[in-house]
Amino acid sequence: MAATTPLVSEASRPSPTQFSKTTCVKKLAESPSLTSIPANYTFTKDPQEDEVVSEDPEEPIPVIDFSLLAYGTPDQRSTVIQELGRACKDWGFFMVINHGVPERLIERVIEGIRGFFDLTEEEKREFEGKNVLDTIRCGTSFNTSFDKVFFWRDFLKVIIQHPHHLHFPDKPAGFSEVWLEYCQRIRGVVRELLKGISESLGLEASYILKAMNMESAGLQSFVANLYPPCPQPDLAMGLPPHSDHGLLTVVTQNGIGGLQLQRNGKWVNVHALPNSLLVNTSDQLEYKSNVHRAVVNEKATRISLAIVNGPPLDAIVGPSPELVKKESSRPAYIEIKYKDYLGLHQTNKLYGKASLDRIRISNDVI
Ligand SMILES: O=C(O)CCC(=O)C(=O)O
Ligand SMILES: [Fe+2]
Repeated sequence: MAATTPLVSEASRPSPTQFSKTTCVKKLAESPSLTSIPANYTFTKDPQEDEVVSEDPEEPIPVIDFSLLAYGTPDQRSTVIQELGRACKDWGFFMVINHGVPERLIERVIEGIRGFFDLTEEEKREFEGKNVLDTIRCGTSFNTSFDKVFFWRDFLKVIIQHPHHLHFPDKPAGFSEVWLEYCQRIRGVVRELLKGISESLGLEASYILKAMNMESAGLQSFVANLYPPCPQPDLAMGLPPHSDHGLLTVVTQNGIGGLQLQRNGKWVNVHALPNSLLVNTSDQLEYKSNVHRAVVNEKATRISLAIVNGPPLDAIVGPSPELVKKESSRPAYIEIKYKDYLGLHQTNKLYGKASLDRIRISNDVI
């Protein structure tokens, strides 16, 4: 498979002129004369949303001790499963500690990402990708073919499909193996978490993995984000409020904060515990898929890496019949192939649960 083999048809490709206008925000931020942001980066915050940033949330963000989930006694495991269920239900977010992914590996992964964004414009052009679902694609903002306001963010996205299509950019040299090893480690952690989450729902441990055909396959989207220092951070946005596609997204960063979670009408700053993995529950799990955003700052470049973990592209995802029956409720969403949802998510406006709303079954229809 070629490095940029598209997952969708030629027909949905934007015209090439839509890309030639794209400016990388890193280059813009490096310009010594930049004291204010260009008008097309001014992000108007939704007045309906409570803009209060809670420095001291009433409750701490849940922390899951992975070692107790994977290797603990039956009692320890069952306690962690309860904590996991509560975290998914109340927050849709938790921090994972003692996950076994070496700190040095995470540092190398981030070093490679920094190296990628430091490539020349000419070198990066090879990976520019034209289609939102190209397997390797770098760019700026979210989807410059329709973003009216640009986000203060450059990105590299790599879609890998286990077990066969596992290709990363070959630049900077030597990092594709590091990135792949990291993705494989994260996949292992995610599988254990999904087993725990299945059990927290009163289902057998392998339920989600089996229902999603994830026993030997699965997709990961490697989303590296670079947020350069911004002269007017309050006017710009790194990534607007959104939920992710997939089941669980695992985020790490270069020690600089910026991720915020929406909770009870407030934004909560995520202060990551040292060497923790930050985990969002996403749309295909919809335990409570979490709405989050990335804000920018004036001083330091922030790098984050989000690994989206989803089922294989051809998996059909819909409400679990067992859970619908158990809760004596009605399905709230239509069934949809993951590939189609991924296309919808990447070509829709990135805002709140806009993509999930497109597959929600309205009460009038039932
Ligand atoms: O930069 C972050 O912390 C969040 C990134 C994110 O939400 C995403 O890539 O979907
Ligand atoms: Fe996200």
